[in-house]
Amino acid sequence: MLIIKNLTKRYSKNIALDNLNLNIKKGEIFGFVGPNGAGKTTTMRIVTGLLKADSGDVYIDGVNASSNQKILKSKIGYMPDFFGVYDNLKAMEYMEFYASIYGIVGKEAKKLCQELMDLVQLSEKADSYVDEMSRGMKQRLCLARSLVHNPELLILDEPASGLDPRARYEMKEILKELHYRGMTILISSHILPELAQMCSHIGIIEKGKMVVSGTVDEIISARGAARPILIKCTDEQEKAVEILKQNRFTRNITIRDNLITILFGGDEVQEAALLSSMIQHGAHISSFAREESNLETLFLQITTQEEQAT
Ligand SMILES: Nc1ncnc2c1ncn2[C@@H]1O[C@H](COP(=O)(O)OP(=O)(O)OP(=O)(O)O)[C@@H](O)[C@H]1O
Repeated sequence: MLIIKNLTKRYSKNIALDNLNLNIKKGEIFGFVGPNGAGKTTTMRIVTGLLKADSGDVYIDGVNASSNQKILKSKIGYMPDFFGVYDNLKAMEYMEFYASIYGIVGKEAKKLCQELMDLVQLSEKADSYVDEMSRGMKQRLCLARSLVHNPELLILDEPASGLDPRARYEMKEILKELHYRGMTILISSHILPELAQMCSHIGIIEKGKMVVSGTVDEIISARGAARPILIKCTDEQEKAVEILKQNRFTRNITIRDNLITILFGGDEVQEAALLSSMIQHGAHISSFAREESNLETLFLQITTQEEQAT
């Protein structure tokens, strides 16, 4: 559905996108995650045709988007991170105004806007002025607005930012419903666990490059080897540390109180051998286990590793 090939964009000397590649298949809900300034908004603005790339290509359903802006606009719905709402309009007037931009007017517009307001659970607010609505309601109205032309691909830039937990939950439920109806969705956030709950696929972007992408399980297993081992000793901690220092698979030994954390490059057999040699050496070990996969730490690990590598 959406293929991005070697996309590069500079703002004077600052490189915002550095040969970025991305592939989203029809029906996927793709979470685009990265720290502030990673290049998410720049990517989305290029895909929607609002910004021009320096080089690289964007294909929507196999059609090169830069040579066919009209098809691009009909297939994509975009909800930007800053929403321009018209405060002196009522919610339904606002929706009908957007429908009219796409040539949908009269009864047809009323019916469509009513359906979309139902979808985003704002029917009761149809006659409310936009400036009287909460931030969460305005976000949902913006989402409804981006759906008026029945796009195939929905692009959402940080749709949950600034929302309280309840409003975030409501937004998530609406997106799940759209996904269930078959819509392809690209959604950005700088919070990985939030996206992981609802996305079929995740791509992590750092400094304009795609660092890793795939299903959440694929990302976790690809990076699983980086999960540290946590070792607790009741006493004789130095004896454990002596052995750890000699072990060729052990890196980055850190000690805090009675907890030793190591990165271990060996397999399970080598892991078991390490444990038994520490015990034989007289270390009193009460626990020895790989840290549970935690998406937040994984995200920090992936982005920090890239930082260290550059
Ligand atoms: N109009 C602009 N002029 C100059 N530099 C810009 C402009 N827009 C973005 N940048 C820079 O390009 C880089 C990527 O920015 P972008 O807004 O795409 O990141 P982002 O991942 O969306 O960040 P955030 O999560 O903070 O919204 C950043 O270094 C940013 O400072």
